[in-house]
Amino acid sequence: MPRFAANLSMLYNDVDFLDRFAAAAREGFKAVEYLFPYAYPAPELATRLQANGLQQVLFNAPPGNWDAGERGLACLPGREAEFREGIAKAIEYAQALQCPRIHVMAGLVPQGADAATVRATYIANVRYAAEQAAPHGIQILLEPINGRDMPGFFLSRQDQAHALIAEIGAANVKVQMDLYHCQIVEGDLAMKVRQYLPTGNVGHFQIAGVPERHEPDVGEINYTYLFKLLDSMGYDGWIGCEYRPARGAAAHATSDGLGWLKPWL
Ligand SMILES: O=C(O)[C@@H](O)C(=O)CO
Ligand SMILES: [Mg+2]
Repeated sequence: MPRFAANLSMLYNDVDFLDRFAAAAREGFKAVEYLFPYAYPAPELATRLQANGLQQVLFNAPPGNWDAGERGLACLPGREAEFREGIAKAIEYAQALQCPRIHVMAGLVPQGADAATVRATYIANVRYAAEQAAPHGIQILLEPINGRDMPGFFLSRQDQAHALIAEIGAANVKVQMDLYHCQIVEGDLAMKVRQYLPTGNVGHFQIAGVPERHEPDVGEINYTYLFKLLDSMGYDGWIGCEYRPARGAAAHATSDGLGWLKPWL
């Protein structure tokens, strides 16, 4: 049976970040994920998790200067020292939050950069992150992201991610298969799940409706079919609910849109 994690970066935006833990738990979630923990001391976040009986299942490594438009450092030649500092910080947080997965965002390909150098930088950086994370039992996740939301993002396709994993050659590197991005870039979702889940290299799923990135029951994807497929294939990992409620940050917008989840809790 798929298990669902509330993405606190997108859900419950009608309350302050630290209050989103309790809001998710009240709704029956047993796990949370979010983009970045770094604005808060790890013990504060750990307290929120514990007080609400929640597991932290995923967060992202520092992405560079997010406000300036950066979306990860892994593929950026010349930024290796900063990348390594970010990995150390992410592992520290992961240990404090007992979080078994860190998403390492690939980054935007620098204009005019040599493609082979960018790829080699990415592989070396992810390999480094994997080596650092492995002794702590932490997985490093790579997420293909669609180019409409993030133009120029280095990693956009599932086959690209799986080929890179084969080349990186570390057992703790997995794909974060976000079905929202996958539908936009390549479609054929059920066949992609059938192809990649049995490889053992999918470490996490995320979902949202397409194209608006609202609730999974809004839009062109039949998630009921896909959840049953995942169930029939024995997937018992986490599925991150990474969508923007259709009613935005209005009071109770997340709760009002959670009807789709009830049969799966
Ligand atoms: O899909 C996404 O946007 C996220 O999972 C992420 O980590 C980067 O924004
Ligand atoms: Mg995602």
